[in-house]
Amino acid sequence: MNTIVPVHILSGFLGSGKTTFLTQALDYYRLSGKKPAVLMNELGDVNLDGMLVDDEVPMTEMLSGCICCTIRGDLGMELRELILEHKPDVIFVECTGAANPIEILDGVTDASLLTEMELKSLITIVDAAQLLERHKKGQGKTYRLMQDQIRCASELILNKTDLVSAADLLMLEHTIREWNQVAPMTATVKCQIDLTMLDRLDEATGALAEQPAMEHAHAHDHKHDDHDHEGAACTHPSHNEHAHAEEDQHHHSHDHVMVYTHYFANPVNSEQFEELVSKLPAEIYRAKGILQFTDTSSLFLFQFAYREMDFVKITPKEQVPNVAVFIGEHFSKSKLAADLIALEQAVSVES
Ligand SMILES: Nc1nc2c(ncn2[C@@H]2O[C@H](COP(=O)(O)OP(=O)(O)OP(=O)(O)O)[C@@H](O)[C@H]2O)c(=O)[nH]1
Repeated sequence: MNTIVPVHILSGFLGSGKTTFLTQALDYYRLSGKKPAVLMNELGDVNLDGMLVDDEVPMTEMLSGCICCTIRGDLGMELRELILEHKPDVIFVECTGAANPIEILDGVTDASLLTEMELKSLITIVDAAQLLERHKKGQGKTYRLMQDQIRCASELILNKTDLVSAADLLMLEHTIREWNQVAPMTATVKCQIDLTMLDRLDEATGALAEQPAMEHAHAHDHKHDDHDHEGAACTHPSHNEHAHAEEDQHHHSHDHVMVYTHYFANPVNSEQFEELVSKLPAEIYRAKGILQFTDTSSLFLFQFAYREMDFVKITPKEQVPNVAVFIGEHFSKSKLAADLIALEQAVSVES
């Protein structure tokens, strides 16, 4: 008898903590004797988050685009191959932080027509500090994207609560509840949550699309469509009677997101690199990389999210590039490239 593979979509804005949650969830399944698999989507052309996933976990990468638009068509085939080749007990789809989850939800549910899989949850990780900042401004595409990600969720993890005050946390919880009244919500630091929630989700009968959270999200979005197309989460044709008329007005929520990938020709000095990162313009809100420095012997996985830097020592089994990916809105790629090249040159002048 064929078994139906549960699928969970991990959504959340860039740097909110999706990979932090994913690594804990993978460990949880493996400790329970189950085999999880991952489909990871990155905007850049290297999968840096994949470095944090254990080598034994089957993983498919969809790079250089966002599944919710450019490579959505491939999603079904990738999921099918993952299932046929590895026979996992559960699959996580980690979206790029810029993805519109409703479209990925459509992609996964379309794929379940081809292969025996069932979408069990859409878990949105909310970056408390980012949401607070965007909420204060109260507008902008990123704010609307965060709203969409929250509305569509069947589970909400309000993460990075260490970066906001207790009063702001209460306000955020209240605001999120206005957008999504049904998804269970847990406030966390580093996504530490009782992972038995995953058993509950896997065992629930019926696909996620039939659960109240999704009905709520759809109902809200159709109402919303009448007034403001740009902010609507649910503009995909299969959810919309006026598909063709609206297609032209469909703004992919991440049209404005820019990615710059820099492959270093030479290692750079760690302090100079940190200084450059600390002075990045506010428009660059996310960066990550694998870096070899002239003044350290280890390789580092570098993370930069909400202006916080983090360096984790790594020992990859395969050869990895010396690379950094920068993500933001309307920043000058050429200025950034020039600054990074200057760092490389500074080292070669010194030596
Ligand atoms: N201060 C703080 N930092 C956190 C928390 N959770 C995660 N981080 C850090 O935030 C950074 C980004 O976390 P990730 O888990 O990589 O975020 P992501 O959503 O996978 O990022 P993208 O794949 O770029 O969208 C890392 O440096 C984490 O260690 C938290 O609760 N508080």
